[in-house]
Amino acid sequence: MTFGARLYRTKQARGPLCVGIDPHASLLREWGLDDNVAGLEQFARIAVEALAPEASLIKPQSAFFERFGSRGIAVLEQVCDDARAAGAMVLLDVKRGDIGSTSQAYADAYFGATSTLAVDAITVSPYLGFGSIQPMIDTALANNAGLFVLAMTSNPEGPQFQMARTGSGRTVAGTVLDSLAAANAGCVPLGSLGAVVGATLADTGEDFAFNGPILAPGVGAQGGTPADVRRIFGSAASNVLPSSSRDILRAGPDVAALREAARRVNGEFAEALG
Ligand SMILES: O=c1ccn([C@@H]2O[C@H](COP(=O)(O)O)[C@@H](O)[C@H]2O)c(=O)[nH]1
Repeated sequence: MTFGARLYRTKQARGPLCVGIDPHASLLREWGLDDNVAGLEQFARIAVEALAPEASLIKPQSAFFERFGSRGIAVLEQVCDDARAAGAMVLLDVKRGDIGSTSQAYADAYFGATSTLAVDAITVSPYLGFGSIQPMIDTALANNAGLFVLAMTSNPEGPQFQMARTGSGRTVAGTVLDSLAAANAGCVPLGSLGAVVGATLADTGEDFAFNGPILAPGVGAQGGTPADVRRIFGSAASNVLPSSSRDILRAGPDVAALREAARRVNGEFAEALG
């Protein structure tokens, strides 16, 4: 089954929430853990135990694991395996993007038959040109995996580039959405190529009907609310996966409290997005 179809089905069963696993040094301290590999391992184990049976998508942020070198990557591999075993789909937030030949190596790292870090999807940057991510698109689709392509990010610096106008008058981000619409055309119930669009944005004037999933980071700690997501995405709101990391993780390290926080946010968004 394609990534888009699996995500559609999982979202119907579990609700729209994506929970980020971002082991910030400050969160490790708040959880009473040391900022070292043992602390990282304990944090990750508790987060996965609490959240992976609950959320549709688990989104580990690679940077917080890379911080600890190869031993951190080993913990990340375990997170991905354990979260998938608990029924969640795993989106690795690594924001990959490079020239085409290097993009192929990234694709092999996450979707290849011999990958030790196999995931359901990764985040990618199209800002070396949309065509540069084609090897990642081809390899993801061939392996029933997916991509979430940065379009309009949640950080305040994003619009300077992403909302700039091209020669045709279209925004740069709008051209990303157009390329996704072309690639997802005809896919039922949903294409496997998603977009990243922040839940923090002012009105964009964009149409998000590109027949793919929309990851909306920026919920909670960055200020995005269910009302914002409804306002930003309009009739495409049913394809949105709101993503929250710190706001939910702050409920830890108690497993029941973490799970309850995720349930509450999931319920709020399910009600708002329909
Ligand atoms: O536009 C984007 C793309 C990715 N992110 C990532 O999502 C989480 C947000 O964490 P919070 O604690 O919920 O703020 C983090 O890993 C970012 O790198 C994003 O925020 N915006």
